[in-house]
Amino acid sequence: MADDSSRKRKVRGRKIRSDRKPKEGRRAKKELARTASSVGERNGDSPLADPEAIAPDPFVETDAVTSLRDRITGWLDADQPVHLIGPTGCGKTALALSAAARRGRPVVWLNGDEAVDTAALVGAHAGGERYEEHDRFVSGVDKKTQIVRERWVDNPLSVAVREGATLVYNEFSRSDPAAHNVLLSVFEEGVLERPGKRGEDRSIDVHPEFRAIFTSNDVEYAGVHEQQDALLDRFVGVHVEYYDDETEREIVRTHVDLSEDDVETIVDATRSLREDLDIVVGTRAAITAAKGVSVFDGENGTDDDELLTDVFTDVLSPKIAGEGDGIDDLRSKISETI
Ligand SMILES: Nc1ncnc2c1ncn2[C@@H]1O[C@H](COP(=O)(O)OP(=O)(O)OP(=O)(O)O)[C@@H](O)[C@H]1O
Repeated sequence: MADDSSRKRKVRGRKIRSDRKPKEGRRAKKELARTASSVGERNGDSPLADPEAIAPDPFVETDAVTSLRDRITGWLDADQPVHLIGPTGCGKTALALSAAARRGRPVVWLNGDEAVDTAALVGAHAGGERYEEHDRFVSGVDKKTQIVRERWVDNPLSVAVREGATLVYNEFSRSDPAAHNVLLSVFEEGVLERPGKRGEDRSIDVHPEFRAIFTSNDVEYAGVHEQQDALLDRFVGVHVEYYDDETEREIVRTHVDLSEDDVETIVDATRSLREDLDIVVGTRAAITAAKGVSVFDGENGTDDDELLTDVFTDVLSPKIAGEGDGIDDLRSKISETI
């Protein structure tokens, strides 16, 4: 294994771990931040997460990674919403969270899906709040009045624009475009309208520090829900591709405790499969394959072509599940490539 000090690349967090506990602790913390965010959506608690807690860890910072992240933070400084577009598992979410964390502002995390509508973004009435008023003005007489007040619960977008948070809206193209109409006035006029809310505070002025990063899978972005042009017109798009081989190796190394040679073999195989197969083979697949090799490691490690073929078949087969002879085909193509 190469000496750590020989590596030029910067890695935030710990590199290779033999003891997984600290990493799990950090992961749990990050999971907690995300959970807090989604629980907040449901309970009316704050969906704001601490930028430190949401920062991806470990996070590899090679030239390729930092130049992309600088582009994102640069556009955010220029007060432009950024749309990260790229294939599955290429590192969009990690980049978005890292850029958001660097701003040092609270982060609001939102996941796009069919169920996201305007209320899920801005908030809704959450039933009535009942309380009693007692009037004892006349001695010996207690006059009770029951008052029912409507309770409004803000959802993540309202909280983010009011508090000047960085909104990270993951897989935003999975949501119904109609839900995003409220975003137009946010970016155009600096005002968020809260449909359904009555009274003077129906709209919120957008805090000057509010920023937004959107991510989309390139295939879904083109296909599933076409978002309105007026909205996309206000974004800048940063297209993300798979990283160079050195960055991918560094990423795999930080996630899995394996020798340099094994990591190199796995990343090389991943990159060849990406070329040869019709399915998407992302960096996540390389990390999962490395985990598989570290568990099933036979006598010869990654020199064992059969072991590598088995591992990659398991990693990639969910993408072709249920397609007839698909698995056999997949295995033989993987075997040929390896
Ligand atoms: N710079 C990095 N440092 C460390 N790990 C990284 C880095 N970039 C990506 N990864 C890891 O690679 C895997 C894929 O990254 P990520 O989840 O960000 O991809 P994605 O493009 O958002 O995927 P999807 O489209 O499926 O949501 C994750 O396990 C992530 O932790």
